[in-house]
Amino acid sequence: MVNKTVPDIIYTKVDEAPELASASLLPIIQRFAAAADITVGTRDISLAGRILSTFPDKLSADQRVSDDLAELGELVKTPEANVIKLPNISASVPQLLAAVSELQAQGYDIPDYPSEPATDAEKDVRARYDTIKGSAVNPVLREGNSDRRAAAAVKSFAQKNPHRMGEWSADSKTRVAAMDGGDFFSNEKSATLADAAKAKIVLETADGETVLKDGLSYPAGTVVDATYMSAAALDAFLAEEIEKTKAEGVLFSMHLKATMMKVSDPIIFGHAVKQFLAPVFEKFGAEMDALGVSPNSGLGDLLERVKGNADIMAAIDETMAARPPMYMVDSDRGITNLHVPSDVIVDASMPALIRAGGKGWGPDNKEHDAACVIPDNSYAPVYDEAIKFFKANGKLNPATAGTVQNIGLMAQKAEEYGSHPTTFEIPVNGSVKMVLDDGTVLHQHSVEAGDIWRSASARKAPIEDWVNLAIARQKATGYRSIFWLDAARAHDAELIAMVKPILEAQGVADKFEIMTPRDATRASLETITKGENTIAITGNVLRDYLTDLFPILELATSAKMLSIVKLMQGGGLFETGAGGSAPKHVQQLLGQNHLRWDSLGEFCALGESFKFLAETKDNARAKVLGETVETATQGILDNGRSPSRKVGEPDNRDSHYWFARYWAEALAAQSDDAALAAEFAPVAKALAENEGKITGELAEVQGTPADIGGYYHADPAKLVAVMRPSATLNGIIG
Ligand SMILES: NC(=O)C1=CN([C@@H]2O[C@H](COP(=O)(O)OP(=O)(O)OC[C@H]3O[C@@H](n4cnc5c(N)ncnc54)[C@H](OP(=O)(O)O)[C@@H]3O)[C@@H](O)[C@H]2O)C=CC1
Ligand SMILES: O=C(O)CCC(=O)C(=O)O
Ligand SMILES: [Mg+2]
Repeated sequence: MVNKTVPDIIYTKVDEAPELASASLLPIIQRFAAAADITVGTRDISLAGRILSTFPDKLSADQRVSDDLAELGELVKTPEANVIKLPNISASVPQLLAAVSELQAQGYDIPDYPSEPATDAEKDVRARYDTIKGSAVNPVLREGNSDRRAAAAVKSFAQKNPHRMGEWSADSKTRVAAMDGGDFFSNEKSATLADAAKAKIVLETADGETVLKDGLSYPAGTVVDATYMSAAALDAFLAEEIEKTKAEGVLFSMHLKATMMKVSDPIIFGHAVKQFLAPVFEKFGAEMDALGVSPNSGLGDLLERVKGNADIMAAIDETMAARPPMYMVDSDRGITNLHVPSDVIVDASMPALIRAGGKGWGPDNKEHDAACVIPDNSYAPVYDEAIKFFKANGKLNPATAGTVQNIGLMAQKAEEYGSHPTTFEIPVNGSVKMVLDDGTVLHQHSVEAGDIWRSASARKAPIEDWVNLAIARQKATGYRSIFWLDAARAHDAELIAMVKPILEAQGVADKFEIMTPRDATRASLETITKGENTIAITGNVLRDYLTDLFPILELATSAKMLSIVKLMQGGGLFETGAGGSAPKHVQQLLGQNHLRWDSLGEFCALGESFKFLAETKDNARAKVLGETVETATQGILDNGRSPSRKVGEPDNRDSHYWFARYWAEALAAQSDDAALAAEFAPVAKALAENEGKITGELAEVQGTPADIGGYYHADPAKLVAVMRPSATLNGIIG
């Protein structure tokens, strides 16, 4: 493949709603940047792009695509990196299957996904697909720690225009259920390696030793954990919670992260499907097996496979009728919580439920209290405490609430989010050992068949960088700064032992508190309720969870977050927002040609990316572009130009028109660069003079279905036609 020259700024090509938005926004960005001789190019990290780049041997020369993720993975390890990263799909198996069949229908001769690979060839195909599955992009690009917060303008807009919040009542029956033993939290062991080491993971059984993983290698100072979730304890817990929920008369809901935790959480999800339908599995287990049912793929896939068998269908109906009502993903279409493993993702689902006053949607299309099952107890206390806080104190008031910012340990696949290659569903009873090359047994657990064992690690350099980033942000803001670490948890105790000496050496220990996640949740909610601000300094999972939880309460959405990853080798990665790819938004576009995706996250990231370019490359024109992007973003907020959720009202495309107009006006008005001012004065004028015509052309297309020629792999020409429907605007942008 030709080696493309690296543009000044890379804008990632992704999937679903953000990719639809890019079709409209990116041409504007490229046009404005070109005026300052700055190149903005794309690299494809979409699910479809990643599938195609994985099977070059199956494609014709003109179908082949380059492996852009691999290229970006190298780039982020250099000081040259300046990447704007939009959210991409972290595919569950059902999503992967759908993308594969769409590509096959488009004429790409890629292989089927082998669900039960038998031959060597099938195993090879499966191994290749497994690299694409789940969260396969973020861990590759995130070679730095995370700094996520609402920009000052965004926070002040939310305070001036508070969104609706559901009411909390003191007698709400909504609660969080987590295991009180046998889970990852309670079985965790952790150690910090004094010296660099190689390691292997073995399973010892009565029949001998099986190597689960070899060739692991850790630098000195790495914190290495091992833990497991007992399948028997999980099943007992789930069975009990299903009964308890039934007795309480609330919705049964299950909140996991089957995307990011792509090995462990689909298995846990499968246990829930099996427990919920336990009588059906007891009676028809063999038949369902023969029909290819895999509980890990969810109820949706299961129903599809058994729908021809009336006996099984009757047993399912009978069981479901005896179960508690389920929390619904889409009650109109009958999609339950257990249909697809990736439909309910804890970081977004729990905050949405909490924002709604502890309510979820039931099968009757009405809101109800819910039992929120989050099996592992490592982070469930955050939601439990938040719910208790709101029951006692009532809903948060976004008009007066302060903010919770986040500094997250993320670099180099830190902690649980890097544990997929070292996570195993144990096949037979035995003992799992993590053995170092000098023979030391670092960790050991007795396990039973079905238990989920995993090892996670965090390296020293990222940990130090994270603490230093926290020190810098505390210094810059003066905010109450809390490390969310639990001294009683094995992993956190190791981190605390590294954090404290750094704080002491820098003479700032008195500026920081260290609290358990539960206590920190309460302290943070108390702080923001008073209108004050705080910084949550957390590990990787809480980084993810909290940067949805607090933004959704404070700003209504995490899409508006500023998300900066200061890469450890000096580059910059600017993530847009903190939320996902909003599949519901695509459905609305396809049905009504209205895109409610808010690109505020992209605007914020773009401003930061230009400013970073200005600093690292001493590029004065990039500075002008960065500052004027900020003015334009402010203009969007001040004048209420964000997209509406309803068809017939201004949408994402209208907001891009306004962004271009405010940006051009700001460029025309500034005096740092006369050439840019002269170039954009007529653009600003044309955009203003044609306002009615452009907004009319944009409005005209709404209300009827839109065809983009594919869900995962749209037809570029059709996509452009849908997302750039104003000939007048296109003419001015050029
Ligand atoms: N960094 C990344 O790459 C991330 C990727 N993901 C991936 O995204 C997919 C969907 O995840 P999911 O958990 O449903 O989360 P989403 O954030 O996509 O959706 C949750 C809800 O948030 C609202 N929302 C999110 N972004 C915007 C936006 N820009 N403008 C307006 N509203 C917004 C929407 O609410 P409403 O419908 O009410 O308008 C949406 O339905 C998954 O494949 C997941 O793996 C998830 C998180 C981060
Ligand atoms: O990579 C993923 O799967 C999701 C990432 C995410 O949710 C986040 O970073 O906030
Ligand atoms: Mg998240």
